[in-house]
Parts: sequence; structure tokens; C-alpha cells
Amino acid sequence: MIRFEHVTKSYADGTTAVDDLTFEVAEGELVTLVGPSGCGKTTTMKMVNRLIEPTAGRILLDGEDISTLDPVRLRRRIGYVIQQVGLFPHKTVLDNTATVPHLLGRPRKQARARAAELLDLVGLDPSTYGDRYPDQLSGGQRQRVGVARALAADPPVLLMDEPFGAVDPVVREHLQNEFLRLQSTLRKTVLFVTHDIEEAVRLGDRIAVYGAGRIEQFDTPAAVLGAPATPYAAAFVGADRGLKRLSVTPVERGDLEQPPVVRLDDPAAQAAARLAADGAAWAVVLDADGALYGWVPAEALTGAAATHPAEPSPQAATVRAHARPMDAHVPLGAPLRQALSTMLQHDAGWIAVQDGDRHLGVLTPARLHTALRRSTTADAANVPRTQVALDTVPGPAVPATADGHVRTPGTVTAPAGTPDDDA
Ligand SMILES: Nc1ncnc2c1ncn2[C@@H]1O[C@H](COP(=O)(O)OP(=O)(O)OP(=O)(O)O)[C@@H](O)[C@H]1O
Repeated sequence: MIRFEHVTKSYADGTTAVDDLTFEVAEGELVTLVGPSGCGKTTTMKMVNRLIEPTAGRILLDGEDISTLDPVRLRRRIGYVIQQVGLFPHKTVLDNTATVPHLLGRPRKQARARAAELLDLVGLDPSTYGDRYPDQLSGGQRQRVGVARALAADPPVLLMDEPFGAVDPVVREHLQNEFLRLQSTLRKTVLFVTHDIEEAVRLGDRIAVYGAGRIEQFDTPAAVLGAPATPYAAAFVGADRGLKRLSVTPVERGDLEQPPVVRLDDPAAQAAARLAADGAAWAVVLDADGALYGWVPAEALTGAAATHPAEPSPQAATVRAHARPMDAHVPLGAPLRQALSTMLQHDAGWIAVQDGDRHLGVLTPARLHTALRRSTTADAANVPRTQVALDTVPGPAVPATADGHVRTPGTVTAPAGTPDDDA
């Protein structure tokens, strides 16, 4: 969709703002450009809408060399959101948003109706905010109007230059989440400039990590965090990149343990026998509909069976009498960070993982750690996570064993009885 081919921008004073950039942004993809101040992010972006002209190389939009296109027409295909927003102070929020459709020839009434829809889309009730002026809004609300205005002409491409840079961290996270929600339905092709690696990781399908005028690494957030391509990229993403990876690594089926599952209304003695046969210390308890109820320890069940050897009372005879409620669960595919946070919030040693209402298995802290380690190696070697077997012998990672597995160094194995290898 957007393709940079050997693009360089030098200024007369000898500054080279960007040097020989080549990369591509696919249709519907959100690419974050991240790097320290002055590394050339804004220059890269402004060359796409021709606010800056490259000194060498070319930029293609949908296969067309943009230097051959009329800049005004080009900009109609490109929404632009900047930190200072640039709203017209003397126009209402509704009129600010309606400006571009109106300029593009839509009748005023239609343009305003479309503007109201867009304000709604970005979370501003047009009946409350439409008639206000920009100085009657909070910083976060102004940013939302900026996004609504950029979307007004329904451009396929959005350029966003630190759009959430000027608001406090809480509002910022809120705006990021809302923007992700919007993007999941709108699927615009987006170039998003930020100097904040957390923001880059959270929003980007892929991240371009900039050094001085050059891209040091261009890859998915998980790969950038798991396997920084250069020492510079490693320093930029930070020493806590392992923790950051929790946010971009999903819970997969192969990560789960499978303790026995019993139902609330199962006879206690039958459940106890089941646990004994499996050598399990506890079981997950589901209700009659298959939804998570909690768990039951083996001792409670065997105690129950022993207390009522001859004729157990109906209540004590079922798992229900001994089960302990535990409501910690996450959906399959949730980020490991959400899983860890849920574990901590419920003070739980495991959490259930579900597909809709269906119980799939449980995630333990040890399994979570294993998942994180495996995913790092999998991304570095570009193989599925299930093909990674963790090694107990410290040593350098080597590319694949005869069984097709990639071994990674380390000293931790999965807990006994929980095979490390799901392939
Ligand atoms: N008109 C100009 N003349 C000379 N140098 C310039 C000019 N405009 C920008 N530069 C330089 O080009 C380099 C890249 O600037 P750019 O604005 O792209 O950086 P950036 O990564 O967006 O920085 P920031 O995060 O601070 O906005 C900087 O060193 C800047 O000083």
C-alpha cells in the first residue's frame, strides 16, 4: 500500500534526516515508527503526504509514485492527525469535523450529519459536544476530535504524529484502546509516530525502530521485544523487554495443563477415584452447563468418601459439598499479561482458559513462564511456538534438532507430569 524505496532526505545544511529507507506498509496495517527525538520519524511521515519532498528515492502509494500525483488530491486520500490537533478555534466541534467533507463538495447538511456520526464513533456524544468550541474541551477530547476530523473524508491512509502525546498517561491509554477498537473495524493503513516504545508495542502490527535516520529493525512487536536485531534496538526497547513481551504474547492451547475435570453433581467417591487414578492432587470443577465453578482438592473428596463409607448423605456425596469457588479465567488468545494479572488479582495458583464458555485447560505460573520463554525462541527462529522444546542445559540456542525442535538455553523445566513438548 505504502512503499518506501531507498528514500533519503538531506537538508542544505548537511543534515541527513533519513537515509536510504526501504520498507513497506501493507493495506490495513498499522505500523508504528518509534525512536528518540530527531531520528527522522516525522520526516518519514511528512514525505508521504508531500509536506516534505525526498532528496532521493521514491514513495509509492498503491503502486503510484506520489511525486507524480497532485499534492492536494494526494492529501485527500490521507488523513493526518498531529499532537497539537490544529482545530479551528472559532469553529464548533461539529463544524471542525465537517470541514473536510464540506470542502470535498458534500452539501453542508450531509457533511454535518457525517461529522456527527464520526464524533459518535470516537466516543464524543455530538449532542453534548457538537456545539462546543475547541477551548471548551479537555486535551483528550480535542485529540478525539482530531481523529474524527482525519477520518471525515474516509481516507484509506492515516498519518498520525504523536497524536496522544500531549495527554496524561491514563487518558492516553484510554485513547489508545479506543483507537485500537476503531482500527479493528476501519482497517486503515496507518503510519503512527511515537517516541514511546510502550505505545509502539501496544498499537503496532509492526514496529519500525529508528536509529539516527535509519531503521534498525522492522518487525512485529513480539519479535522486536524477543529478539532485538541490533544492540541499539535492544537498548531502545529496554532491559525489561521480557515483561513487555507479556503484553504481546497470547495464551495458546499448547501452554495449558490438563488437571482432571469433574462436575459439581458427580458423586464424590467417583471423583475421588478419578483423581486417584490420575495421581492428581486437585480437579477443576465445572457446573452442569460446563461453566467454570472452581476446584476441589483430592483430600476433601477422599475425606468425604471415608466419612460416609456406608451410606453417604446426598449432599456430601457429590462434589458440590466439597468444591471451592474460583472464578479466575481468561479467553484463549488473551495476552499473557492479562493472564498474570488475573492470577494476581484472584490470588490464584492457576487460572482457567476458555473458548467462549468452554473449558480448555488451566494456565499455571510455571506454564506462563514456559510460554514466554518458548515464544521468544520461536520468534527468533521464526517457527511455531509448539516446535520449541526448552532445554535444561545452559548454552547457546542452536537452530533445530533432528526432531525439528529448536532448543533454547536455560535451567528451568516444566513441572513434572506436564510434558514440555506439545508437538
Ligand atoms: N528544515 C530543516 N533543516 C535542517 N534540518 C532539519 C530540518 N527539519 C528537520 N531537520 C532535522 O532532521 C532530523 C529529523 O527530524 P524529525 O523531525 O524527522 O525527527 P523526529 O524523529 O520526528 O523527532 P521528534 O521525535 O523530536 O519529533 C533532525 O535532526 C532535525 O533537526
